[in-house]
Amino acid sequence: MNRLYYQDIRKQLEIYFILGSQNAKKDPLETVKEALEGGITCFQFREKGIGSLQGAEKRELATSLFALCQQYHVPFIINDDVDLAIELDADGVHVGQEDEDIASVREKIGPSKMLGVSVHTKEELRRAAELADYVGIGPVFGTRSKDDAKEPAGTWLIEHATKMYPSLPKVGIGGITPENAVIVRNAGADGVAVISAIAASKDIRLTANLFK
Ligand SMILES: Cc1ncc(COP(=O)(O)OP(=O)(O)O)c(N)n1
Ligand SMILES: Cc1ncsc1CCOP(=O)(O)O
Ligand SMILES: [Mg+2]
Repeated sequence: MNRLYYQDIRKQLEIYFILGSQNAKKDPLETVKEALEGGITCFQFREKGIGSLQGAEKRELATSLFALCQQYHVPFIINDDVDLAIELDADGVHVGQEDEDIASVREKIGPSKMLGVSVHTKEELRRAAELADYVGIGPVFGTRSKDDAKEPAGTWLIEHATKMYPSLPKVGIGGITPENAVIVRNAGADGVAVISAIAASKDIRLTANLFK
């Protein structure tokens, strides 16, 4: 994607909500609708892990969530599943280091779709900076939302990325709440990526809004 758009991407990353049906405490569509009303600026469909939907059920939920995000003009990103992102013409894909190679993903989705990449080391960051539209850095704090999450790493790589790749959009992820989000933003992150603090909240609208 053309780097001229990076200013827009930065704004879109401010409150980046991630959800799959396995994380939702109630109807995922209602959960995401309330989060959109609360002001989330980006959404990632991450249908993954125990209890997650597969096949046609997964596609149907993705289709409904995409339509909902479009109503609020919020980008709809699909986690891991590049083929589904292409099939639905989603706004982008997020992949990690254990997923499909980023050069191959970029080739498949083309230059105009958003490509997000998870990074944990300086070398992963260096490579992602060549091809990604944004990077996800974490876990910053401890998380219970990802079975194979690495140890909490704090903000050192966000600070390094801010210094070495100032134009590369970046979000922190992992254990982020409205209370600690300021630590992540102060390290230089353009936004925060959040699952449980929003998904498990009793007042999703309010909690999403508190990240502002
Ligand atoms: C915004 C954002 N950052 C990081 C991740 C983690 O991606 P990955 O390491 O591929 O792990 P899974 O989410 O696929 O389990 C993310 N999804 N989003
Ligand atoms: C997908 C992912 N990648 C690194 S931590 C994480 C989970 C973040 O979820 P939570 O906001 O509930 O800690
Ligand atoms: Mg992944």
